[in-house]
Amino acid sequence: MSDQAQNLEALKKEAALKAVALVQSGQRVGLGTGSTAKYAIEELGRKLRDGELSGIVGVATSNASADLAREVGIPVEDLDPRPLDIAIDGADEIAPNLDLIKGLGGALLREKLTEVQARRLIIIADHTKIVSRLGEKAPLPIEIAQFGFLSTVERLREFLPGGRLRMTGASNYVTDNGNFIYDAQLPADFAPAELERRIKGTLGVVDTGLFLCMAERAFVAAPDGVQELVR
Ligand SMILES: O=C[C@H](O)[C@H](O)[C@H](O)COP(=O)(O)O
Repeated sequence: MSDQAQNLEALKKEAALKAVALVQSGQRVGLGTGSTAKYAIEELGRKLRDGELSGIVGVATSNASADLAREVGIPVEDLDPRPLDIAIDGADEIAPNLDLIKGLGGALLREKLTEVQARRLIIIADHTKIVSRLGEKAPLPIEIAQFGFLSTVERLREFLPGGRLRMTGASNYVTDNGNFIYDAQLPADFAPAELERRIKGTLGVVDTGLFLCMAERAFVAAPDGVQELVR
């Protein structure tokens, strides 16, 4: 790993530790997905093992996070209608008002289903995820049903041209829910809530990686320290 990549990993971990410091014993915790959320899950496991926390239950946003949580000793339960006390997750882009793009790791649907039930959604990231407007650096992942996916992609391309179906090698990428993902290029100027409505109203779409008005705060780590951003 290059020095630069190593530094970025250290920053992600720093942000994760700040977020995990907010978790209290007995809480039901939404466990995010991705390379930053991984540090939070590991730290929660460490705190349980070292007796700094007890009675934590994790609700995982992907099979990978569920596996990791069990590995580090966090009891994992399925999502049910009860609220979660807190959820901790990474993001692909963070706008100034803490609206987010998520889902480059493919977990957007389970993340949204879980995090919408969290009393507090805490985002952890390194400074490269900060943008002045959503879509500046990352595509917007849109989860779509496999059945009729080419027709769904065509419907999406009518107002979001230039995107592409996500691939893993020569095959379509398949989410934990058995769906495909269309990575859309966002226009330079758009109203996020309106776009979200339009995409969700497109036949064949399951959900989008736009997480609007959901995050309470973000810990964003940069070389000169961790910044806490509050919505
Ligand atoms: O589907 C993946 C999730 O939305 C991740 O939280 C997001 O992609 C950020 O992942 P990472 O921390 O690896 O950059």
